[in-house]
Amino acid sequence: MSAAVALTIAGSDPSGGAGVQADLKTFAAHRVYGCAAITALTAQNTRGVTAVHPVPAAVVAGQLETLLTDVTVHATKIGMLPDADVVRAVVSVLRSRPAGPVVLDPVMVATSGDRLAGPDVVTALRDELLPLVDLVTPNVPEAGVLLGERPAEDLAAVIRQAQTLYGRCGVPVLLKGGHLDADHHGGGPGESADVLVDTAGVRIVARDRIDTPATHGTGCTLSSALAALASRRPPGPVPWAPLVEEARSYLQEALRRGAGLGIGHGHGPVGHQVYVAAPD
Ligand SMILES: Nc1ncnc2c1ncn2[C@@H]1O[C@H](COP(=O)(O)OP(=O)(O)OP(=O)(O)O)[C@@H](O)[C@H]1O
Ligand SMILES: Cc1ncc(COP(=O)(O)O)c(N)n1
Repeated sequence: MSAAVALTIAGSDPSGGAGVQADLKTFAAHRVYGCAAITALTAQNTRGVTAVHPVPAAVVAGQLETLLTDVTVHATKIGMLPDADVVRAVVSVLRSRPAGPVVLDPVMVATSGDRLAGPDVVTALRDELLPLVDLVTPNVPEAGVLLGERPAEDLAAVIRQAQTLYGRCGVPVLLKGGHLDADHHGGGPGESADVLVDTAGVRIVARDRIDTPATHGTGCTLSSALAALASRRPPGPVPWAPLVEEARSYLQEALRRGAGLGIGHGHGPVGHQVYVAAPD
């Protein structure tokens, strides 16, 4: 039997906390073989992003075509897509080549507040890419942008927006609540609550909020953990709820570990090297 293979289609973060670097470390921690197609080079550290250089769309398509004509990929995570041409290149490859269940993290703005995608990305991502994926994982501001609404301010609004987005696109939605104010997010005292909406209904997945500035790349890490776990499953529809529980438990340990790593002087990375049990 061959190894489980997960693919990330994402940007490079030289500081290693987010993007392709975080995704490959997360795949390895889940004992999954990782492949990567790069969509953008960024210059960034734990304090911010100083430059974004999109990879030409034809080069993104070329990376994916060459990979997928040879390697069988069991699940895919999509992260930073810097412009609409790159979104369309990914759409065109996904329409013609199987890449397993696809988790889309609609990255728009870094933790530091710097923009990672142009305004043209939103329409292409929402109208062309979203219908092709198996799970979308916006944070609170990204869900607001995708819906054309103000960002949610409490858990009730997060639930409503997750249901609205699911109703509009028909794709399972995991709306991440990490940006909600810990004091009045409504998920329980001191919790960080995410909301999953799919055919099974609404499920709140909460964990204790860890008091740490080291949160750079939490969204990347969660979505790549989900792709890694999906790649280890038999073919067929993915029941997302147990995978979200498992991915959040992994992220929780990575957040705990990151708090002590002391990397950089801004929002440090999580500690990805928390090895999960090998599959049976
Ligand atoms: N301090 C924390 N303690 C525990 N979990 C957290 C904390 N901060 C964020 N999370 C969790 O991390 C995941 C990512 O959440 P968030 O809403 O911050 O997404 P994001 O903005 O895409 O992440 P990023 O920081 O990479 O931009 C979610 O599961 C969220 O609940
Ligand atoms: C290449 C790349 N992809 C994604 C993010 C988002 O991660 P964060 O919001 O934690 O900075 C990032 N900073 N860089």
